[in-house]
Amino acid sequence: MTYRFSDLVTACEGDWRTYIEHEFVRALGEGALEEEAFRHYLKQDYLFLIHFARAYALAAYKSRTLEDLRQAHEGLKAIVDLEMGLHVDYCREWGISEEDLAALPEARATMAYTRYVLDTGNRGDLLDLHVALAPCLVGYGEIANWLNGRPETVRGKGNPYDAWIAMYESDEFQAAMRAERDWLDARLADVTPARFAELTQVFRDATRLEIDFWQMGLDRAD
Ligand SMILES: Cc1ncc(C[n+]2csc(CCO)c2C)c(N)n1
Repeated sequence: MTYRFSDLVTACEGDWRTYIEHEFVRALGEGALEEEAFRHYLKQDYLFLIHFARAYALAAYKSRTLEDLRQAHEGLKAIVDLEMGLHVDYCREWGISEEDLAALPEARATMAYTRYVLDTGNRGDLLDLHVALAPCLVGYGEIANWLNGRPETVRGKGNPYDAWIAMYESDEFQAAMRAERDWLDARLADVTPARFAELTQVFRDATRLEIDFWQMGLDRAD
């Protein structure tokens, strides 16, 4: 028996669909999401991204090969040098200043998710860490594709969240998502059933924490 990334999704199908098709996602696609819910999400996502960069640094530390070390380094550079800047610019367009971001209190859902990922990587190996990151890396690409396949989704000027969808449907992002899936397919191919069961638990936990992150936005929870 060899495993692949899609087996993780199949093992957690209910939670995965709840994450991908969450009410926050549907409303965003329809252009009907409350703006304050989106702002709350964007602000917490700034904190999320900072911890996500730390997870790439942990991936570097956990690497056994130069290839894995380079991959982690590229991820860390992309987020610190590029994506954080883009996120700050995007927040400004939504009326959130850099000072607002610097002073943000961290919501419990942000704390739970990010620290779970870091703890999973600390406790386990590079594969555990990548599986904990997979709902984030693969999920957002799948969300953009799911939204584009829905007749209710509004694209273009009629949807204030159009740029958000555009970012995750982009060729660049979709290629990064495929690269992550390929990496996971290669590493999962030779795990034992007992190891696969452990990794399924990690994947399910991280997927459920993504669900909580959407819900935090909807509820403006702190
Ligand atoms: C809660 C939450 N989950 C996933 C993402 C998506 N995401 C964050 S970093 C990254 C990879 C960039 O190198 C991706 C796809 C998000 N923004 N917020």
